[in-house]
Parts: sequence; C-alpha cells; structure tokens
Amino acid sequence: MHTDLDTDMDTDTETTALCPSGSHQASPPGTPIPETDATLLKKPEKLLAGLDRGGPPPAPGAPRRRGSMPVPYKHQLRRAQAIDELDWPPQASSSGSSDSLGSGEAAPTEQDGIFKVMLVGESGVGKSTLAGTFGGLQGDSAHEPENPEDTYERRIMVDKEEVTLIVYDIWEQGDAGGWLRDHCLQTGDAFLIVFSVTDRRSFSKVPETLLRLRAERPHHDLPVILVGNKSDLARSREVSLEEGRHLAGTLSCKHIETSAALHHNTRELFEGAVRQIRLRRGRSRAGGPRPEWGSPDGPAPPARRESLTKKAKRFLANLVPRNAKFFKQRSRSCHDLSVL
Ligand SMILES: Nc1nc2c(ncn2[C@@H]2O[C@H](COP(=O)(O)OP(=O)(O)OP(=O)(O)O)[C@@H](O)[C@H]2O)c(=O)[nH]1
Repeated sequence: MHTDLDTDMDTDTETTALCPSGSHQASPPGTPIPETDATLLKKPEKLLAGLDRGGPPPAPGAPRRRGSMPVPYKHQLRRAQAIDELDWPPQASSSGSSDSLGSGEAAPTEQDGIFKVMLVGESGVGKSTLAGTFGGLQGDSAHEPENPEDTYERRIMVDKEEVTLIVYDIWEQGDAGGWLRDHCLQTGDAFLIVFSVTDRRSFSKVPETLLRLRAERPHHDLPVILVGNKSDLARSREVSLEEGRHLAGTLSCKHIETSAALHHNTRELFEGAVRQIRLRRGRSRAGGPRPEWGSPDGPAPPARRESLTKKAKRFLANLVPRNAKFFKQRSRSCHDLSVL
C-alpha cells in the first residue's frame, strides 16, 4: 500500500506553483500558495472558453452556435443534446489548435504554454477525485466533494518551466455524453484513460476507449496514459500492475498507477502528461525524427481513397507494432512518463 504523501502536488512548493485566477503569473519559487488560489473554472462559459482557447476560428460555412443554446456543462448535458446535435459539429481534425501537435508543423504560439489534459474512463474509477487532487481538493475516499468541479486550471512548474495545465473532467458515459465526449476527444492535448485496479470491467473497456480516441484524431500523435487508479485498495485489486503495463505496451501508451485517495503518484501523473505533450511538440518543432506514417506514434498517411475494410485493417494493425524489437522497447518504457 502506498502512503507516500510526499507526492501530493499541493504540498510541494519547490516544483509546483499556483497563481491567482486569471493572472497566469509565476509565483516565486518556494512561495506557499493557499489551495483556494487554484484557478477553478466554475462557470460553464469558462469551460467553453478553456476548450476554445487558442483554437481556430470557426470553419467558413460552419453553423454558428446560437446564443440560446444551453452551455455544454456536465450537468446540463441532456438539455444541450436535446436542442440540436448539429449545433456543434466536430471541428475538422486538421484545424484544431491541439491538432497541429502531431502534424509535424512547427508553429510555436502562445498555445505552447497551455496544456489541455482530458480525464476519460468508466464511471466510478476516480476521475473526479484525481481532478480534485490536481485542483487542490483533498482526495478522500470517505468524503465526496460537495461541489465537484469539471475543470481545473493551474500554473505549475515542470522541469523548471512554467506551464498552464488545464485538467478537464467532462467525460460522460452513455448516450447523454455524446456531444461533450466528441468535443473532449477533439480538444485534448493529452488523454488520461483512467481505470480502477479494483474493477476489471473498467480495465477491459480501455482498448475500446483508445480506439475511439485514435479514430477521432487519426492524424495526430496524441499522448495517452493509462491510469490504474485506486492502487491503495490492495485487497480488492482485480488488475495487476503487470497487466496494466502489458496492455499499455500493446497499445503503445504510457502507464502509471495512482491512488487519488492518498495522492500517490498524482503529481507524477500530471507532470508526466505535460512532459508527454512537450516531447511531441519539441519533436514536431525540431522537424524530426518523426515517426513513420501509420506507425502507432505517427500520423496517418495522407488522405487517399481506401476502402473501409482496408482502413479498419490498417488501423488495427497500427495498434500492435509488427516489429518485435520496437515492441519490446515500447513495453519497457511504458512506465517512464518522461520519455516518448
Ligand atoms: N480508495 C480509493 N477510493 C477512490 C480513489 N479514487 C476515487 N475513489 C473513490 O471512488 C469513488 C468514485 O470516484 P469518482 O472520482 O467520483 O469517480 P469518477 O470516475 O469521477 O465517476 P463518474 O463521475 O461517475 O464518472 C468515490 O467514492 C471516490 O472517493 C482512490 O484512489 N482510492
């Protein structure tokens, strides 16, 4: 059982700094900052603003969102969906700000300092609790936060560089979540697919979620981290560490186990997500070495006419690298979030 509270993001002022809401100014190193300084985006408008920050202008001809449309807030999702599905068609995959990450285009903008991380996964695996630990709430398995938020924004130091990390906990299960789920998949710079190590079903859903993600953003080299949460519940464990790592290796993802309740590895997780995004941004800016088209790390080949069956076959083949040596390398490093 892990009880290493040193990993608590909120207590480490040496590498983690917060700033007052909206100011985005770095705090001097070592300055203790109260939890309330974490920027909590409470208003739905802010959720949208965060999602769209630095995003592209709407595509010409795309229908504008009506002012009367209910905001896409977790708790208003059913209403939003009932209004009009066409109100927000998914953006063309090549146009999103995040989408340029894996395209190999060097376009450094202010967006470079903003990292959008999406928590996805089955219900009850601990997404909100993880988000809460990032946002400065106490992860306590005995108490649900009274007003859990959906989005948390903080300025943090990662490898001596300050970044704005926005963590979204907006993933919804079932039909009701369709609209927001699609937007979530289109917007994230990195994805944390959370499962509970005490719930094998949540683990078995991981490949499906990843397939969906990669299908949604086929041209992009998206960082994905499989997060085995609730590692503190040793006696109820149904998924071993090895199984988690093996799946991550097979799917060419990263893997980490966390306990949101004990704040174990939560800081490593969020900092690791930032590093994974940075590594890809750096690679695309440096112009190489880029992964080959169609490799699990790389973008898909340029558009060409291809039958659906061929596309599906190519997509599935990409999930499991053919080269055994490559596969071994990937498997070995899946738990190291500071390397590609
Ligand atoms: N023991 C333990 N309990 C946890 C941990 N993380 C979350 N929980 C508990 O698991 C339950 C579900 O956690 P949530 O954070 O609500 O899970 P979720 O994935 O956000 O669930 P949905 O909102 O339904 O999608 C809560 O009772 C949490 O307190 C953990 O690391 N260890």
